[in-house]
Amino acid sequence: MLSVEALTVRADGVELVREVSFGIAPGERVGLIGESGSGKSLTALSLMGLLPEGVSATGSATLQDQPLLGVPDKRVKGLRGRVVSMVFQEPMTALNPTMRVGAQVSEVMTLHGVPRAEARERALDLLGRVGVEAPRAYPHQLSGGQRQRVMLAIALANEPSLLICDEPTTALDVTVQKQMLELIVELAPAVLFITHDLAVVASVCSRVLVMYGGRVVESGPLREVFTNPRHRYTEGLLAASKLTPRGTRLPIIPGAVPSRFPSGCPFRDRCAHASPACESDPALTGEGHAYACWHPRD
Ligand SMILES: Nc1ncnc2c1ncn2[C@@H]1O[C@H](COP(=O)(O)OP(=O)(O)OP(=O)(O)O)[C@@H](O)[C@H]1O
Repeated sequence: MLSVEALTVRADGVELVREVSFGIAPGERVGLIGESGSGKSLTALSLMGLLPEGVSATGSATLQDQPLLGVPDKRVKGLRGRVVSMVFQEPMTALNPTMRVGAQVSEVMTLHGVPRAEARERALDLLGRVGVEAPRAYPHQLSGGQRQRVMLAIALANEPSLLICDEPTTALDVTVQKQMLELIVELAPAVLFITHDLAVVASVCSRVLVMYGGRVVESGPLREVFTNPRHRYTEGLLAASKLTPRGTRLPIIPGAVPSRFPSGCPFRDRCAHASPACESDPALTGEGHAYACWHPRD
């Protein structure tokens, strides 16, 4: 559905993203991980037609056979929000502080031609689905987590085929983060999920791309990449993450909520609870494990 070929992003003749190629199938959730400055955001912004001034992209990117690169601004604007949309880390800067959140959700629909009354009704429904029961609130009256839910509602309002998430939960506390990730999994169509948090990737994605120095250095099914990393950089990322090495004994927290994994626990063979039970038995589920299968280091 999304096909990116040899995407290269330059500023002042310097290549910031180099020859990046990947695809996303309908319904697929793909993680894009890598250290700060590796080119994740620029990759996403290229697909959205939102590169900063002085930065340009070459290569090709098509979404449902519609080109996203090298097309006139007006055409990209028509696709943005309707075919592909994005949720950013900081909702306060993306929301209009002077407008009620319900009106902000319906506005993105009317901008794409939905009649006002229908847009209002759909906005209420969508806000309800993301758990925001205050459509007449202004952004500053909501918590950070609620504002991010409003952003998700705005991003999904025109039923895009692809949702790009750039660190959408980094600023949220763990419980709120978990709820937000569950909503993304439940409501979004296909997802490109950018983060440097491997545990978050594990809870959302079934496939992962690893970027380093502007290139994709490794990619594959989540479980394969995380349990058998081929690139030294990926090994380093795993070692530095909260994932524990094979065989570490985990604290057991009785009564914790069972995990939800898109393609089975990706760390089963690193995990002391190396049995299917660790995915289904609440009594065996550690706190971190409960949502992301990350095993706290004791
Ligand atoms: N407007 C710009 N002009 C010049 N260089 C830029 C610009 N924006 C980003 N860069 C550079 O491009 C590289 C990739 O940046 P990018 O924001 O894509 O990284 P990232 O992987 O998303 O990092 P982070 O996780 O910190 O958001 C970095 O070296 C950054 O300094």
